[in-house]
Amino acid sequence: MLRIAVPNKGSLSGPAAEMLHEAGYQQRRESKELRIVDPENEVEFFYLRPRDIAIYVSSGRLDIGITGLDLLIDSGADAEVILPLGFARSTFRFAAKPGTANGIEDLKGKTVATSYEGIVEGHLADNGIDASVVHLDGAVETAIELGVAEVIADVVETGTSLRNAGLEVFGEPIMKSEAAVIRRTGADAEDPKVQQFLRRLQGVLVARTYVMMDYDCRVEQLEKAVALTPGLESPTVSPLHNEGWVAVRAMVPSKEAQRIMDDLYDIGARAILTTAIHACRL
Ligand SMILES: Nc1ncnc2c1ncn2[C@@H]1O[C@H](COP(=O)(O)OP(=O)(O)OP(=O)(O)O)[C@@H](O)[C@H]1O
Ligand SMILES: O=P(O)(O)OC[C@H]1O[C@H](OP(=O)(O)OP(=O)(O)O)[C@H](O)[C@@H]1O
Ligand SMILES: [Mg+2]
Repeated sequence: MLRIAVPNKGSLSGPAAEMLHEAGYQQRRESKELRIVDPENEVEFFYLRPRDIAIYVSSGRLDIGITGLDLLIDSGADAEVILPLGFARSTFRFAAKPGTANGIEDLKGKTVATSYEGIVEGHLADNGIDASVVHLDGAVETAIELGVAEVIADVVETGTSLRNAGLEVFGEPIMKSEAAVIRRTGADAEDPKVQQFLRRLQGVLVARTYVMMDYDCRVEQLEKAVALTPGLESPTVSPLHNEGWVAVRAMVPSKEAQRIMDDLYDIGARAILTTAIHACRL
């Protein structure tokens, strides 16, 4: 049975459960459940604090886990990313009152409040900056107003929380993060159960980013049309009953679907349809 750690709370938990559900796995019905077994898929899910997941996975007691790259780095645990998942995307940055700091050099002798002191202390050390770090559990943006620190280092997504606190980012981004599947460093890369789990999640990622496109076009236009819709390997081309016409089918990135439909129409393609992909194995 594959043992998988999943986030029980916070920004990662909803999207992670949704992705696992789309991949065909049973998920808990109640937010208080700490562990469920999905016997059909031979998987056991452990609902843990996102911050603790890398530690459990690095201990080897759980095979894999879903967590944020920033939480993995912050923990210092001996685990590595095996599949980035594309949700909970954020940047980790320094921020302060406008006009009080411009770059990392300005942190010398200051106090930085953060929930991620592993990342911050590592970054300060790499840059040879001597500053103190104070750990706070959350709502870090308030630390400056209340005099606990002159600078904060925190997760930034839209920047709304910083704006609301009257703060501005400064310096280079410390790191970019997103949710990812992790495993213990050096664990068996070929484990068929892990490989099957990853293929299922990859199927969800592809189904989310691609649509299937079908259209008819004249044989003379086929090469131009196929250049617009090269597909993942090569598009399917089938003859139509009307001589001189073919039907083409190819996967295209959903973000580009409308532009591709316009371009196909302009070169004479007709009956252009897109349909959602619900699941796939590439
Ligand atoms: N607003 C956000 N947008 C995108 N990702 C975020 C956001 N806030 C946190 N994250 C990401 O979520 C993960 C942190 O999850 P965690 O559950 O510890 O914190 P949280 O979502 O802030 O929840 P809470 O603070 O309520 O415990 C990190 O990988 C972080 O980058
Ligand atoms: O740039 P934004 O879109 O505003 O998102 C970033 C904010 O979201 C998270 O806070 P959360 O709501 O989890 O509260 P917390 O600070 O208590 O963790 C994070 O810690 C930032 O404060
Ligand atoms: Mg938070």
